[in-house]
Amino acid sequence: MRPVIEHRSAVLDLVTPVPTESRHVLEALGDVLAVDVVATCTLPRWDNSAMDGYAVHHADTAAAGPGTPVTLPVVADIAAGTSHDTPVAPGTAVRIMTGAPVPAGVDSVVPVEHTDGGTEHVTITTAPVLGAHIRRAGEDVNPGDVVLTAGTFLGPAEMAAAVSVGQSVLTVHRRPRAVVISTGTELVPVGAEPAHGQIPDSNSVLLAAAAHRAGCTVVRVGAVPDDPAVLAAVLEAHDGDADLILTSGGVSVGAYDVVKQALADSPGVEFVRVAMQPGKPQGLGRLAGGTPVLCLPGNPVSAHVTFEVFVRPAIMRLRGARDLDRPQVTAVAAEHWRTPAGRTQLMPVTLVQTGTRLEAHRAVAGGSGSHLVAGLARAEGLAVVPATTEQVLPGDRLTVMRTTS
Ligand SMILES: Nc1nc2c(c(=O)[nH]1)N[C@H]1C(S)=C(S)[C@@H](COP(=O)(O)OP(=O)(O)OC[C@H]3O[C@@H](n4cnc5c(N)ncnc54)[C@H](O)[C@@H]3O)O[C@H]1N2
Ligand code: MOO
Repeated sequence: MRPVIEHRSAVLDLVTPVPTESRHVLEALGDVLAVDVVATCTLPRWDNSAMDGYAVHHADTAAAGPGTPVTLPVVADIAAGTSHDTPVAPGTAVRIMTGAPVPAGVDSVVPVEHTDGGTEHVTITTAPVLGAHIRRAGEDVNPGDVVLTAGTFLGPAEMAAAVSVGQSVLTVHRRPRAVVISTGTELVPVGAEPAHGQIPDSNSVLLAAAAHRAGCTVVRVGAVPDDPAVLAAVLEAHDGDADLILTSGGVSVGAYDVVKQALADSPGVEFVRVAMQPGKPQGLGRLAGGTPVLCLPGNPVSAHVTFEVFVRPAIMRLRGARDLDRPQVTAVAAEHWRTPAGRTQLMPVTLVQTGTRLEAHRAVAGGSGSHLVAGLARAEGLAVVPATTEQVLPGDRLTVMRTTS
């Protein structure tokens, strides 16, 4: 059996980042930046006041105190959005608002609370420290500084940073196109009443939603029956068009394992057994037209787990993201369970914070079965138990991949 890490590399080797395009920053939330954002200006753009108050020459006010007030004439009033372009002479002050440019000459700002708030003359009762309350040009960014690096997800703060340095059109990777196909003659479409022996096709819903959440544009084909010719035709229809095709089911050793049968003559596709539980049977490769295909097992927990461990990182690579992996936390096992020898176990868990202790509980009490689809909905993460471990004991430290966003 192939180790998880080795299979992950083989999956990642199938994909490269999708092409880039220009996107207005207002449309770019959640996109991945493809080119660094480099500043051509300073931030702050100019020295500006951090307080509503009075800009002064420090030397004029150094002696100010409650018993020794200093009064200066106010020669200008600078609101944010305006500027005062002539140097301020010694022995005078300007009223200034937060964010307004500090004019030449003055070197300190006295907050209005330390004055009488006058508009013709101002009386200052507390001496400022030299340079007080001035936000200096370039304190944040200088021309040539890399503000955002390629591979970064554009969230609210990243969008604000780009706008602040004057970049309103960004180069991002377009969204990858994923096609999701589930297989199995037992499957009925969403909303249809299953007869005995039939079940709703939950995997195409799960995988389409997961791919969408990971940033793909998704075509959910739905369920294809266990007929290799039908499946081969569906695969061919999307080959060359999609960036990634996902199938579920039909990859183990059953008599009707349709994915294996449909791809049996595809030289670019192989079926392997990965040393993990759940998720052992996996298919991967390229279709004749070059489209990467990942064939996941049909058990719903297996489909979920292997989406998280293999497919999501591949989607992140397609998207050009720098970080391919989910955040991981360390949690303490709250209970005992057995794990299969020689296979990495990925146990769906809920996480409970008790004081400083983060506890991992199995999402389904007593269960690690790959059919426990409803229990999966409770899971907040997957505890990764190494292949060398045979049982988890209460109090054991576990690495947990968080899967809830
Ligand atoms: N003799 C063996 N049998 C099985 C082995 C094995 O090594 N030897 N491996 C088991 C493991 S592990 C897994 S995982 C499954 C994988 O099987 P397939 O990928 O071929 O999946 P199916 O047989 O098509 O389905 C398995 C299971 O999942 C249900 N299913 C399938 N598709 C969906 C869907 N779209 N929505 C909801 N549920 C779905 C299906 O009804 C089955 O119950 O094989 C084991 N067997
Ligand atoms: O590997 Mo299967 O995915 O254990 O249920």
